[in-house]
Amino acid sequence: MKLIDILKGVNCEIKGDPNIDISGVCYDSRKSKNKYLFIAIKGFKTDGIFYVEEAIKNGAVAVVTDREIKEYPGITTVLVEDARAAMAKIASNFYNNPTSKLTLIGVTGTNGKTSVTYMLKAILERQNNKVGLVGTIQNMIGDEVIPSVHTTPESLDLQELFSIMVNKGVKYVVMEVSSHSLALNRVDECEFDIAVFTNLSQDHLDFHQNMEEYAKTKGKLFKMAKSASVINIDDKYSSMMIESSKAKVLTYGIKDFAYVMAKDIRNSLSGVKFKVQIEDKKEEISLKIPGIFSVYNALAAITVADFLGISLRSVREALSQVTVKGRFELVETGKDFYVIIDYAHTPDGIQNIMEALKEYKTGRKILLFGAGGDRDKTKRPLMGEVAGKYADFCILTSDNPRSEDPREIISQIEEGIKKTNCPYVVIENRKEAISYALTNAQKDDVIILAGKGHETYQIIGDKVIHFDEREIVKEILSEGGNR
Ligand SMILES: CC(=O)N[C@H]1[C@@H](OP(=O)(O)OP(=O)(O)OC[C@H]2O[C@@H](n3ccc(=O)[nH]c3=O)[C@H](O)[C@@H]2O)O[C@H](CO)[C@@H](O)[C@@H]1O[C@H](C)C(=O)N[C@@H](C)C(=O)N[C@H](CCC(=O)O)C(=O)O
Ligand SMILES: Nc1ncnc2c1ncn2[C@@H]1O[C@H](COP(=O)(O)OP(=O)(O)OP(=O)(O)O)[C@@H](O)[C@H]1O
Ligand SMILES: N[C@H](CCC[C@H](N)C(=O)O)C(=O)O
Ligand SMILES: [Mg+2]
Repeated sequence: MKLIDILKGVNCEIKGDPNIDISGVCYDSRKSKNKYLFIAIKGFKTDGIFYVEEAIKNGAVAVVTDREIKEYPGITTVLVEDARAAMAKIASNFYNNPTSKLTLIGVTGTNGKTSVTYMLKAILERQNNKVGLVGTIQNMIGDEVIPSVHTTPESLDLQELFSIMVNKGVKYVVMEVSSHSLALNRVDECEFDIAVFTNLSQDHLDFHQNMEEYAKTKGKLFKMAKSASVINIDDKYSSMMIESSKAKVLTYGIKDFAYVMAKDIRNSLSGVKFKVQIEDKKEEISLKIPGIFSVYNALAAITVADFLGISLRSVREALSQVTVKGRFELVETGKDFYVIIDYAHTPDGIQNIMEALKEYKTGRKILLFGAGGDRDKTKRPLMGEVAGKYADFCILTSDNPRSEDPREIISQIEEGIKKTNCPYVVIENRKEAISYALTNAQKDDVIILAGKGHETYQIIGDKVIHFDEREIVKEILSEGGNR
């Protein structure tokens, strides 16, 4: 593809031959190859501009930067306003604007994105569609799994994935849209048909200055969606998303009047049932994932399905089978107590899984959790406090400490739990903490392993070790980890 065609719609100053042939595009010099275009991006840790010469050595023949660089013989340099924003346009051009050939549904919010996308994929597949999915756990093209590094990939990777999906006959794509991606131009140039708002609560305040800025960032998605904005009217930030919406607004909720509402909610450890009402239409819905939060997630998916003209009967059948790895996942132990693996890693997430267990009175609720390192520090005491309010016993341990001191992270959580009367222990090593939970479990207890969910790794420092809590539970129990 000619460079000039790749740069269509990009305001830039070109020095050198604009008609050179480009065989590929990269933003990592280590991935540069013969006749590549290298995009130099200033990052949080380093700056792509330091790697221009490496990219050229690896074969790049053109370089995009947002700051002047020296001239290199035979190399075309392209000066743009903002390299990240330019990359999104370049990516869309290079991969032939694939989202114009898809029905693209973007789901954003602090919690529920993964769950809603899995529900939507099941509903759309029941209509015999080939569905693409982009998200935290994995990316999917129908049943084909492509490992995901990010919840929402960089624009170049995202547009490439979309183009593969189009070539494989995908018609609908459901994707999680993280606030990082909206702030870092990852989803610029994506033609969203429908945008879904789940909720907004504290997370990522290491990245966003405050909740207002976090909300404003999320609001960008609703400015982009062309056909419909599906919004949780019960969330206190719903009005901001409605104000940002360009398209038709469809509301869902439980507390107040909404276009799509849930009535007669019956919750249990094995799932939740409710009646959904859309104007004069009603249907009994049954979900395998319990909790009011699951009802909200299902209402979001049902609202999208209704907008797409899919019958409630078909929606009911699809939703009844949906499970999501690491979201309220019951682990078979063969013992007289329960073990649940869940991905709750925010104060609101913890509150919601514990609320889902509120009616469960038979045994104790033992909550084991930590908090991610190099993430929002201010949520840690709040997580401790909400955990202490709901659990009968807490075990504070590590999640993914990353570059932080695990004991420091735990002590910040402790600040919150100390405000409650909840008894707790601190066991920094997560495997030892799980062993402690299982060894001390009593009949009918519910042990919740929270924060890692689907993750099969633990990030300590710059090391990533294999860590699958399902395997660890089975291993401990098989070694007699309980009577
Ligand atoms: C905060 C953040 O989002 N950081 C992302 C960012 O890293 P960065 O800006 O630090 O990049 P950098 O290391 O400074 O490098 C700058 C540039 O130099 C280039 N480079 C670097 C080295 C080299 O030898 N050659 C070279 O060309 C890099 O390719 C990059 O373009 O760009 C990197 C390359 O794309 C991402 O991998 C990285 O994600 C990090 C790993 C991350 O943890 N991101 C998380 C916070 C994230 O994005 N999370 C959201 C939400 C999660 C959720 O709530 O579910 C997500 O969507 O996943
Ligand atoms: N609608 C919801 N409201 C609050 N908490 C929820 C909701 N849905 C799920 N949760 C809780 O949050 C956890 C994460 O859910 P999910 O993975 O669907 O969210 P997400 O938005 O994709 O998260 P992330 O931003 O990390 O990708 C779940 O394990 C559950 O504990
Ligand atoms: N166990 C993870 C959960 C959060 C992952 C994701 N929401 C992010 O912020 O990257 C952690 O905190 O390390
Ligand atoms: Mg997710």
